[in-house]
Amino acid sequence: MGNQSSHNIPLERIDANRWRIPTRFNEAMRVPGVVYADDELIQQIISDNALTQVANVATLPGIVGHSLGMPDIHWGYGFPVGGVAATDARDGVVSPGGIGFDINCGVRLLATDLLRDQIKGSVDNLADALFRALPSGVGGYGMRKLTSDEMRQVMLHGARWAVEEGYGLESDLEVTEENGCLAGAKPEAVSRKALERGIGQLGSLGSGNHFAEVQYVEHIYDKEAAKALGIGQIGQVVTTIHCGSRGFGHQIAEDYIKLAEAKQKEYGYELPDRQLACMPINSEGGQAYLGAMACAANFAWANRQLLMNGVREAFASVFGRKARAKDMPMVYDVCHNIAKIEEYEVDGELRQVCVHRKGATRAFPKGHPAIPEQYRAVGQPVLIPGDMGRYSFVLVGAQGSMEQSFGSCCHGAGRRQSRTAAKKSITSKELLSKLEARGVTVRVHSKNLLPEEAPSAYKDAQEVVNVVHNAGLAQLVARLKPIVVVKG
Ligand SMILES: Nc1nc2c(ncn2[C@@H]2O[C@H](COP(=O)(O)O)[C@@H](O)[C@H]2O)c(=O)[nH]1
Ligand SMILES: [Mn+2]
Ligand SMILES: [Mn+2]
Repeated sequence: MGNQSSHNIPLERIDANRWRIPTRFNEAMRVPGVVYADDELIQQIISDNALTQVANVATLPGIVGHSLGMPDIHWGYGFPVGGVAATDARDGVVSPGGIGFDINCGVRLLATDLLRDQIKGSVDNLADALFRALPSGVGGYGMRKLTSDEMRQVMLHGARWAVEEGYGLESDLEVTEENGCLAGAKPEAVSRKALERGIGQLGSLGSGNHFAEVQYVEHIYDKEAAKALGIGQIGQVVTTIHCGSRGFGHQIAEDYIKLAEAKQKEYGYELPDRQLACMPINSEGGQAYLGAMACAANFAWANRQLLMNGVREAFASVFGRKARAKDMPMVYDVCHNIAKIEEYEVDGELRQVCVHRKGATRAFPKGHPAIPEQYRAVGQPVLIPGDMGRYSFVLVGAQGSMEQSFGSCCHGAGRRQSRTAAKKSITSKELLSKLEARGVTVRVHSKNLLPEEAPSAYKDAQEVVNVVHNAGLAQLVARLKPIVVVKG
């Protein structure tokens, strides 16, 4: 296996949206792989070689069920981006590469009471105000430089710390996954280097794929759910924020990947790819990683809380009114790079598992106790950015996710071109004029990175969300179109 081409993998068709990689492909696979894709997407996935990574993940000690690939899957570090794997919480492993470098990268959606026509004359002002309000760029500083004690509070309390400091409202926490704070944070498991990288970056977007985007509701698939989520009006203006834990989470990932690599021999693991390096969940290293990962997850939630406050202030400055929650209520915040201990039925038995979601979104169905009460009758909001030119989507989790995919679904459109290929295919200038022609106003910090983010570099998000909808993992609620994109 290792890094061999996906073309050699014997794929078995399960149905119109699912494909199986049987364990006979390689005797080291402990469970089969299952990949979600239609006929079109599976061809893109095969040519990307990500299927090999789905098979590699299936060799992890303690993996249960299936090694899963969502339709937005593409090549990643060890695990594919768009991959989901659950390991037994008692005797399985946690793999830092299975969470990714941007721990708790995630998406937050805010509604407004404005309609597209009402902001037409103010789009440039709004774009400028947002660009000023949201610090961006590789390694850039954030809105708030923390003291060491404040950094500790952020690691322990996440978005709650930010709300208590005046960035947003208590009600924002109710509509944040885990209420914006993952339990089990261990600041003592975080390196000095990670602290140094994070302490000046709270309240910053970062670069490249991270963005804030003003959009409008262009199509509604499910009126009842859209209404419950507060996005029930065609033409309604909303804003999406996509970013994560910045250099802080990146350093934590680096530190623990290094530790895991150094310990593979000691644990007696022989994995097909060194990037899968992992540690028993119930080992000193595994527990330290999960504690440090929670610190990064909490930093990311505080980060998006500050950024959202900046978005509310920017709207208020342009539209001349107070940024009250009534005017810009938060819809939801989901993470898509994380490991969580959750309970599922596996082979007829209820088991605690460590769900690795790497470029995958939690998608709990209606009635689940982890969903905020106001959404419990419709399901957990699932926020799927597409690309900066075409569209993005809002879905709600569906029952199939509990039965098939450890409560998970896709996280975006997913790349169809590598960054290098995307850079070769279009210039920044060409891209900006194409976006302008489509009516999308762009403000960008790192212009040279823009071609990597061209819509043509991503799969068609409509095809991706159709697959998860048709497979029963989540249900389509609304389609959003971009008006203003602020890119890092
Ligand atoms: N609406 C927009 N979507 C975008 C943009 N840039 C990227 N994307 C989508 O986000 C997902 C998630 O990215 P990841 O880096 O966390 O894997 C990605 O797959 C794209 O579909 C944008 O500017 N606007
Ligand atoms: Mn990210
Ligand atoms: Mn992300």
